[in-house]
Amino acid sequence: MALLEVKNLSISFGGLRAVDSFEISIQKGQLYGLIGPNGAGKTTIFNMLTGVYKPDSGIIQLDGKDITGKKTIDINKAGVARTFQNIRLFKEQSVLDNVKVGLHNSYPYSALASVLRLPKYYKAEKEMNEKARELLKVFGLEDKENYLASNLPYGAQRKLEIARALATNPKLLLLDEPAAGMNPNETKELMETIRFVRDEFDMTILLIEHDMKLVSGICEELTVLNFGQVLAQGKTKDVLNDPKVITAYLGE
Ligand SMILES: Nc1ncnc2c1ncn2[C@@H]1O[C@H](COP(=O)(O)OP(=O)(O)OP(=O)(O)O)[C@@H](O)[C@H]1O
Repeated sequence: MALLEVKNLSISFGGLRAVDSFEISIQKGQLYGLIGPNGAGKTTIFNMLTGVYKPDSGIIQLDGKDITGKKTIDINKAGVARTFQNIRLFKEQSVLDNVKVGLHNSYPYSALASVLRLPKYYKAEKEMNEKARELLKVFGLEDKENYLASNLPYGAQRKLEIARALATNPKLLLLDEPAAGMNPNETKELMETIRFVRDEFDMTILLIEHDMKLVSGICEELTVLNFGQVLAQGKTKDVLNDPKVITAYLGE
């Protein structure tokens, strides 16, 4: 059974059919790329997968469970986490606190426990700090835990956003243009990080990306979207050599 199974997914904005009968099937542990020209509908698909937009039609199944049209928070609890095209960190909070935000689903304590500083609160806080530090270590950010997120270099902010997404303990990680704004060295390091996350966390990853070096370097399979429709789908090498793809996208 596929970890993510999407069938016949469509959405229109006014007269524009932004996504038309989209289908994808992603196996557990796969590193999968979603590519296509600007405005093809890629982020709109992420927004439907994460409950930001309700699709007009179609079915989204995660690990056999129907998550179509559910609220973002419930989809996150079901196991979908994402990062954004424009980094969305809590910029005036510490690096450690940014990761801890992602952990709150797993360590619930009541507001009362927090206000009264009950033992439950201290226990949860201690465990969250440990877990957050473990995650920061994975991304080489362990000595920056007290920095304000806004003071990290750009590449490190991207890593922190991935760490925060992983803190929610997802089954599926969606990365929206993770290499956007990065220099070639940062992109190279990011590719290694993404591969590492997949291997270390046994994670399934779907990423949107324009950087073809990254796409061909780490994605095992690709879906190419054009004007809201699937243009090609399959093994990365086959897709990138498909004349349709070269004409419509890569050759532009
Ligand atoms: N909330 C909305 N209201 C109206 N139109 C929208 C909305 N969201 C997206 N669209 C339109 O849907 C189409 C697909 O946009 P989308 O952002 O998904 O493309 P994309 O493939 O992610 O592009 P890019 O690579 O530039 O990020 C575009 O024509 C866009 O203007």
